[in-house]
Amino acid sequence: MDILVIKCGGSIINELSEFFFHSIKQLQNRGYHIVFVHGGGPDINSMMEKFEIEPIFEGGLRKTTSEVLGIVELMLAGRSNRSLVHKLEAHGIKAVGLNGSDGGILTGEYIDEQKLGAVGEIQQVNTELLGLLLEKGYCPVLTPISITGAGTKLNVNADMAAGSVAKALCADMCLFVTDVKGVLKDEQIIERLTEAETLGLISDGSIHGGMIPKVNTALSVLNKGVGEVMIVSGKGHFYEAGQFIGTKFFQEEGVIQ
Ligand SMILES: Nc1ncnc2c1ncn2[C@@H]1O[C@H](COP(=O)(O)OP(=O)(O)O)[C@@H](O)[C@H]1O
Ligand SMILES: CC(=O)N[C@@H](CCC(=O)OP(=O)(O)O)C(=O)O
Repeated sequence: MDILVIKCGGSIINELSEFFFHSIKQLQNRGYHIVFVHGGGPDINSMMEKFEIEPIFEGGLRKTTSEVLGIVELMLAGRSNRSLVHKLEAHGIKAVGLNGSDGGILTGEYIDEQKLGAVGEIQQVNTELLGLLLEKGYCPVLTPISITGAGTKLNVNADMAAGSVAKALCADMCLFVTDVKGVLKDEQIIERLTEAETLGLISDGSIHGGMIPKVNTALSVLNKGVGEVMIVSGKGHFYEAGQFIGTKFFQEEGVIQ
């Protein structure tokens, strides 16, 4: 089975274009089975504002008290997930929305409870349920919320959750859909990036903010059983005439994977 994992960023989830859904349909017609993992950072921030709680990020990860975790789950499972599933269904794409913690799909552990609160990293992905849905032609749509062995929910960065799902499924491809065309330098898209080049762009500040967890995850899934990794835009076509449009990552210069 050709599997594609698509991470849909919170930056774009409420503004996905008709071209985006057209690209998805084309990929399904080409035989890809698709798993979605989504974020929802901006929606979480606006709800926190309503509760008058200031968002705090450490290294790109949201400090998650139990009160914040309630808001994170409310927005990811109750809003972002519902909205993405609804839009997919409206475009004729069969989709089933799930909290990542449902059925133990995403099990995780605390990263640093003292510093970050209920923020986790994925330890294991239960691929059985995902496989059943894919076989029947449904696209699973997952929030990045995971659960510990003891049954505690954890907030996981959605880029990292998508990378873990792609690795566990040995996906043919992992795509990070965001609000820019790919990794940019001087406003120009960089179409191919090696690991060394990417690390250079982080250290010179060309890659910053929310792009950092995305490129780090992209590099971490390369050569871990995932065929191809790209960052693409949800604003236009990201797949047209058999070609993907965006930034593609390579392990080493000159090596075509
Ligand atoms: N070199 C770069 N190229 C493109 N975008 C970058 C770069 N460095 C930082 N960014 C920022 O990263 C943002 C995408 O990350 P983020 O907002 O976290 O998206 P998402 O919600 O899709 O995960 C872009 O909108 C841009 O502001
Ligand atoms: C631990 C952590 O930071 N979790 C993220 C989960 C959502 C996310 O990653 O959404 P984006 O894709 O929009 O960034 C958060 O609370 O914002």
